[in-house]
Amino acid sequence: MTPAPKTPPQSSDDNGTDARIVMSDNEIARALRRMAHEVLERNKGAEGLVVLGIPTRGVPLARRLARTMAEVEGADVPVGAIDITMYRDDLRRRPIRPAEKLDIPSDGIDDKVVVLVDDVLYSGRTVRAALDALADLGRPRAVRLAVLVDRGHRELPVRADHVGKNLPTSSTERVSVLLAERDGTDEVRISGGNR
Ligand SMILES: O=P(O)(O)OC[C@H]1O[C@H](OP(=O)(O)OP(=O)(O)O)[C@H](O)[C@@H]1O
Ligand SMILES: O=c1cc[nH]c(=O)[nH]1
Repeated sequence: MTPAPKTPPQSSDDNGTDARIVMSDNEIARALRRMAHEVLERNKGAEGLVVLGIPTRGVPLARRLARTMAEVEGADVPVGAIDITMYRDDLRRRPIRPAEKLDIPSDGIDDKVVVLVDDVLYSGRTVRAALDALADLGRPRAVRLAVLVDRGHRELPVRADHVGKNLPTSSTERVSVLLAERDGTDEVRISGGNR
């Protein structure tokens, strides 16, 4: 008997349209573990690292990455969040959101290796804003970028150093990262477009 064709798991996104799950909870966990090891490998350990999440979902991801690195190294890895609200280049086009909480480790970022963490990398404009926000906070020795999903379509010369998953997308699609800390579940979905 011919086996039934495999269909990808379906779910419904926030707008009620069809969405396809592209990363499960296990895949997210595995990707974050690999990224944590990559960061440690490149930095030759956890010395001097500061992990900063970009709101919204970059923050819980940063905490997970830092926790894994701390477990691997048996040392504290400072973690926090960076507020980019006032640094966005589309401030006039977006509804003003309340400023996010700035939460920088007490040692600051001067001469540290800052690992910026976000859930999705798309145009690169959010990362550009984060780099400007960082520059107002101090002078890191280096800045690295870790993203769970790189979906392409860059509008600025921005490249991630550590990527959980490279996901080819059309520009009309939407990638949604759900995380247990905010959404009650871990999942990456893609929706919209003409697939
Ligand atoms: O590379 P870009 O084109 O800037 O897109 C990526 C950003 O877009 C999303 O954030 P969004 O502004 O939707 O806010 P959110 O994180 O609060 O959902 C995502 O979380 C990234 O931060
Ligand atoms: O698909 C997209 C594009 C920008 N930001 C997201 O979180 N998803």
